[in-house]
Amino acid sequence: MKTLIKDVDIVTLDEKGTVIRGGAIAIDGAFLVAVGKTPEDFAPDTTIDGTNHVAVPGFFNAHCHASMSLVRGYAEDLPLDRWFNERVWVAESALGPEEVRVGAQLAACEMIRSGTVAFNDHYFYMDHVAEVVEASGMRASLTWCQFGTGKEVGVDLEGALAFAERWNGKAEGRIRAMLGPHSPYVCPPAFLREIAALAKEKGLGLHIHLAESGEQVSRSLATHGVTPTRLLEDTGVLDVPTIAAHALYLSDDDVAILARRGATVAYCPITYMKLAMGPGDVPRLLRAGVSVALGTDGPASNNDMDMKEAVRFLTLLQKLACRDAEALAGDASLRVATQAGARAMGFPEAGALEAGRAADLVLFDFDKPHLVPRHDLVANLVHAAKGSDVSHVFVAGKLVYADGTILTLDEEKIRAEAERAAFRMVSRDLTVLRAYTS
Ligand SMILES: CSC[C@H]1O[C@@H](n2cnc3c(O)ncnc32)[C@H](O)[C@@H]1O
Ligand SMILES: [Zn+2]
Repeated sequence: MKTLIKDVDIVTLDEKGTVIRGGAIAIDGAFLVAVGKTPEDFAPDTTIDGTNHVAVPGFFNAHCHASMSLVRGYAEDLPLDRWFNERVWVAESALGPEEVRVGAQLAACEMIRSGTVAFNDHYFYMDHVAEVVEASGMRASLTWCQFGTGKEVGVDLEGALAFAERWNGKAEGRIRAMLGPHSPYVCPPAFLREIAALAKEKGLGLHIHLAESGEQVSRSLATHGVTPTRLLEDTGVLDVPTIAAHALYLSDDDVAILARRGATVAYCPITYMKLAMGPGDVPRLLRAGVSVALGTDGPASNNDMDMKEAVRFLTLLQKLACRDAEALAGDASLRVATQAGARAMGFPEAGALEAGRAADLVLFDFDKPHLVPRHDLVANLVHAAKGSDVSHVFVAGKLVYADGTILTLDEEKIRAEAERAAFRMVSRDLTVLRAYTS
């Protein structure tokens, strides 16, 4: 299938940061064959008029729990520990495989509509999530979360590995799989050692939560004599490509470890503001050579999965926290939201619009009052555009969203099923709560 997008403005995010006005994008199969001028002998099957539209690489959501969309709005105005103990873990005790499937479908609809082409998911019953990814046309990197305490949900480590081996490279290569220890504060060190050794042996990466609060760091120092980041290094976790979600509380030594070991930090600004966790310091990480990608986290702490909104919050939060208006200047946060995530999730061919790269791209409809004038397309994208301005989404060359319609999933049916599944979950949760209080 060959597609031509003509007369479109293009924010390429190539090495030079090239911006093209009124150019063309030629797609052949899953790849871009030209960006800028149409090749002379290119005979497209479909042509899209890109007038008043801006093309940009699709977003890679580097940390989320898609199925937690069913918990959206159910754990409000609480700090991290109470958010977990009093609401999220209670609600999740009523989540089964069917809820995980519907929750992932709902999240996929939301992500596609707002320009996300891929997500890095950490949850349970992951075969159901993988099936949703396959059907949706998206890319994903998937891990079956492991607590390592003998009280697993769904599967033990052997099962999580079997899941990874079942799905890695599936869906025409759109799915990658990793192993997912929950965190160094939940998983005992012996388990971290075991899962890291297994990941190394099988050539898999790891996805883990890290250093979300100062208290987690103090407890790690008291219990293990080292910071959580040093514990990951000591147990071999950082011997394999690792995506560490959050990593907000880091010593200089921790930052140096993450840089030296090539780990990626998945930064989720909306969770940090909502649960009052603190802003971290993204420029400090980037200066030290740590790769930083962007995530929404789960919809129980965000409450949406709109990466465009996360791009703006990332930029504004870091400018404020660093008291530096030049922090994350220009297209820096767009790169964090696209190519850094693509690399970390195992899709290095995506994340920039250049001939030879993956055809993972999004068109924003700029024919809107809040996107006029067009002095600076990048600034309009970072600060003014909304996820709802996305008009078209291509993943691996396939059009999955056009002008308000998701072409791969039945959104209306999914919304109705999600409402029912969430209601079931809440009813069961009330039973659980009654049992707790009687
Ligand atoms: C990794 S999903 C499994 C487990 O983790 C909980 N969870 C969701 N978001 C976070 C987070 O940012 N830090 C730590 N734990 C998280 C989720 O509710 C599930 O129970
Ligand atoms: Zn998380």
